[in-house]
Amino acid sequence: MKFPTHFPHISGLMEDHHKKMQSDSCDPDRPTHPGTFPTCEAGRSDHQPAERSVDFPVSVVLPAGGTGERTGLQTPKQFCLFMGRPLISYTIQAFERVSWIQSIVVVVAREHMDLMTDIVQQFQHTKVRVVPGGSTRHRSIYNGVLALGEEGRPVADKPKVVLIHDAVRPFVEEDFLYKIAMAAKEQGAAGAIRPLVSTVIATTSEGYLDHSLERAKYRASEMPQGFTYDVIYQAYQKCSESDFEFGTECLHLALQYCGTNAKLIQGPPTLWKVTYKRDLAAAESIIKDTLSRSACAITGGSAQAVTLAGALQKAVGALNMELAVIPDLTGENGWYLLKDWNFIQVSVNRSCLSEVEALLTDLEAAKQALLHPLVVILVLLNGSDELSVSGRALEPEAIMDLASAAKLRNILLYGIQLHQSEDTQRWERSVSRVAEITSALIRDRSPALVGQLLQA
Ligand SMILES: Nc1ccn([C@@H]2O[C@H](COP(=O)(O)OP(=O)(O)OP(=O)(O)O)[C@@H](O)[C@H]2O)c(=O)n1
Ligand SMILES: O=P(O)(O)OC[C@@H](O)[C@@H](O)[C@@H](O)CO
Repeated sequence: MKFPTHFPHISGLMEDHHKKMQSDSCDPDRPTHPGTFPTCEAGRSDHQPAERSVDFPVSVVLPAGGTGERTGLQTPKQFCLFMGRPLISYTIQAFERVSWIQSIVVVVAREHMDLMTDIVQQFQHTKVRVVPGGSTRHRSIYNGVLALGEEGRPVADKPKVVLIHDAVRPFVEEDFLYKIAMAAKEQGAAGAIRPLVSTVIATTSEGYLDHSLERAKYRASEMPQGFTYDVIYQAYQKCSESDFEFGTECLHLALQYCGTNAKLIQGPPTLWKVTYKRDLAAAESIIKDTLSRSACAITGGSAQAVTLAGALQKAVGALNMELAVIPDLTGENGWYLLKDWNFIQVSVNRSCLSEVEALLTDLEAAKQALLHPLVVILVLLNGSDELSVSGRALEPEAIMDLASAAKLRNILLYGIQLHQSEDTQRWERSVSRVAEITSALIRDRSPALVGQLLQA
């Protein structure tokens, strides 16, 4: 398995990676169940679960030192890009937004230390320390545990509980982390489990069935897992070379070497691990689904714009998207800049882009585009009367130029144009087309269509 020993700066990696992804023809079929997993909202502040209070220090070890051979790709799966951002950054975000987690140790292969440091800087991750991994997952996790208890670090750094979570399991929610952390504090160890999907069988050396396990008696061991620091540290101190080389279960080490019987807690289906190429497509679909559940329409307060936005709200509602309708982003409405990932600027008989330019400036100041590409859609309603129709039409080049500049700031700007009609059916068809185009643009977030003025 060969891949560059030194990655160019993350932006260069993104370009290289995109080329590799094309060459790997990694555009697999879209998964059959996009968005069926209840997932944590990708960082949406209004969906932050109720604040939990944890009165003991908790740290996290994210093993990310593998090569992802089973994906068949050159790029290790934890560094595969989803809308321009590596998978590991999504996992880190899921932990760093939890207020009672004090520190996160990311364990990567030595040759990826620079890349991982770039990612931390590029996406302004906090609480993160990067340490070198080992030749196996257990060795990597142990390096992370040792880093947490490093001599010379302030005692306050040493956690009471360590959460261990594969870096390629990006969909983890605070509620479940809390359950694991509290159970680990009480019991010494705790782990996530899920029902088995397939039956487990034992085979003979000749490749025949030896016996089958009674599936109802067994569970799949997932992540996150939690341990008191002393238990996981002692377990690794005492375990064998064979454990380090071939083991896959930290809970087993706690039982075998510390006599600590882990509390098992059934977790949600979102805890699955990205392992194969198909899992990358499933993960991207879930992330896109999370980002496309709501939008905010800004009307400027004009009666025609409010009417159109109201009709649009109903039409996109039928497409499973919530649409908030506000006149502007001043006062309390400024909250939407930190809450949503999709914005629709409704303009009536306008030939200039001043409202869009103002929105782009507000979005850039809010810095939401750091973690996810934002979508801004200009919905331009042209009146049916002579004067407005004869008014100067919006120059296609104007929106294309603005969109090119916005794309550099990770904001995807699209345009949709429709014409006021006295004919009710014609008008309803137009609104329905605007809703369908809006939903598709928000869902797919395709860079290819930015700057286009689509006709509804
Ligand atoms: N020496 C290793 C091997 C694995 N891992 C990490 O352990 C997690 C779960 O392991 P797995 O899914 O097996 O990842 P890989 O070993 O990369 O996958 P593969 O076996 O397909 O190469 C991953 O986040 C992986 O990066 C690690 O930190 N150090
Ligand atoms: O074996 P892999 O390296 O693919 O993945 C690690 C998994 O075994 C591990 O994450 C859970 O089963 C819980 O221990």
